[in-house]
Amino acid sequence: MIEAKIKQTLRDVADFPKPGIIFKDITPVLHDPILCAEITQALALQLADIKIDVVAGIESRGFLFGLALAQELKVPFVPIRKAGKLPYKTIQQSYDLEYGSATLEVHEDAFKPGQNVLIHDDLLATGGTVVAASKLVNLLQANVAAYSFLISLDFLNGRDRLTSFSPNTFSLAKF
Ligand SMILES: O=P(O)(O)OC[C@H]1O[C@H](OP(=O)(O)OP(=O)(O)O)[C@H](O)[C@@H]1O
Ligand SMILES: Nc1ncnc2[nH]cnc12
Repeated sequence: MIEAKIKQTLRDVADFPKPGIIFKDITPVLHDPILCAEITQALALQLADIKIDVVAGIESRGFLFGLALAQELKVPFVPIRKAGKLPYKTIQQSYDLEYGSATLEVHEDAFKPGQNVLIHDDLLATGGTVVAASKLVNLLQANVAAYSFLISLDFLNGRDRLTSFSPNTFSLAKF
């Protein structure tokens, strides 16, 4: 089962990047090409009944499986990046996450009005990051069709913050 495989392969690192945080390190997962292929297929399978026009992945770990998922679904990929990285005209949104704060940006022509956007990231913690990404999607008059994650830290209740944007939140490994 994919959930057990991901949980067995992940590495917990205590007190990174701040004391008290148990960091879920996905680099051992990336080291296993068969598991990576299984993850990409499992992410796509969860979304089989949902209309998706574009996958948006969040810098940086959301890029790793985000592009693979877009390829699997045969739809375009849009990078949502940390401030100051995108070269063309952008819109911005600031947010707090489990261990800090940051600003996300997307190109102002990244989504067309009415498009159905799947937001992908490696991990859902407090939900601050994907709420900011969702606001960017809505600012460009597109819809959040669903969220997909490899991992969710459900004890932090990030899912509750997402229901006002989309009822569809999927994760492969729940803690
Ligand atoms: O649900 P939240 O509390 O918002 O936290 C989740 C976010 O935190 C991590 O990203 P980070 O900002 O550490 O960036 P990285 O992907 O570049 O490592 C992770 O990849 C998610 O994007
Ligand atoms: N505990 C955690 N491990 C890895 N990435 C994270 N992003 C936010 N919280 C995290």
